[in-house]
Amino acid sequence: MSAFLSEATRLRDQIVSVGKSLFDRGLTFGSTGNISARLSNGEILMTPTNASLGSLEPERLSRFSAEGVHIEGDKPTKEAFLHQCMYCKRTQSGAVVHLHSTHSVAVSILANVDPEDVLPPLTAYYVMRVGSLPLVPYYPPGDKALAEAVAARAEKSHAVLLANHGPVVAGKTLLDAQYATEELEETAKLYLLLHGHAIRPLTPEQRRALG
Ligand SMILES: O=C(CO)COP(=O)(O)O
Ligand SMILES: [Zn+2]
Repeated sequence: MSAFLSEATRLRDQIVSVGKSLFDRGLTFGSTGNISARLSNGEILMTPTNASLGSLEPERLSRFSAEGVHIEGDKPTKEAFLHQCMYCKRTQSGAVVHLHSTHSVAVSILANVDPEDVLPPLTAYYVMRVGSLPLVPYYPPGDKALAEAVAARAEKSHAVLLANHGPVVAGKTLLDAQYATEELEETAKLYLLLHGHAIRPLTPEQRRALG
């Protein structure tokens, strides 16, 4: 029991510090975005609804039982079901980050992108941390159908882009999910910067060589 307590305390503190870091660097704003982390006993900690990621409080985070019932803390994010869907499909994932990061959102609004894989493999780190990025059709925030549409793609990809909304990224650890979300945002920015230029993405062989 005490091992779980200290793991929970550590994860609570980490959610708060990752949230503040993302918020302070403008990767999300207002009360947008949400973060969750799964404990080894299957319980899930989530950020509360309408909370700024810049000023989270560890003891107010929402706690879900391994069976998916809200058992402690403030009212959870309206995307709680979406986070749960990610964990269901990605049994090895320990954390999920969802942001409204500006360049990723901009790309999520572009017409004529490949819905199977929105961004080209511009850099090695994008390939290593994100890989492929399916586009999830638009549904309102918090809609159950949004979570189900994410679940349908989550088995194949740990990162998805919600149309006209933003990214959802799972990782083995919270830092993995954070770094992948940041890599996605920077790659979206590069993609927009390169608009109108002839580009030379990584070749399929270069991509394969990264594993
Ligand atoms: O990003 C959000 C919805 O998609 C923010 O919602 P919450 O404040 O309920 O977490
Ligand atoms: Zn959102």
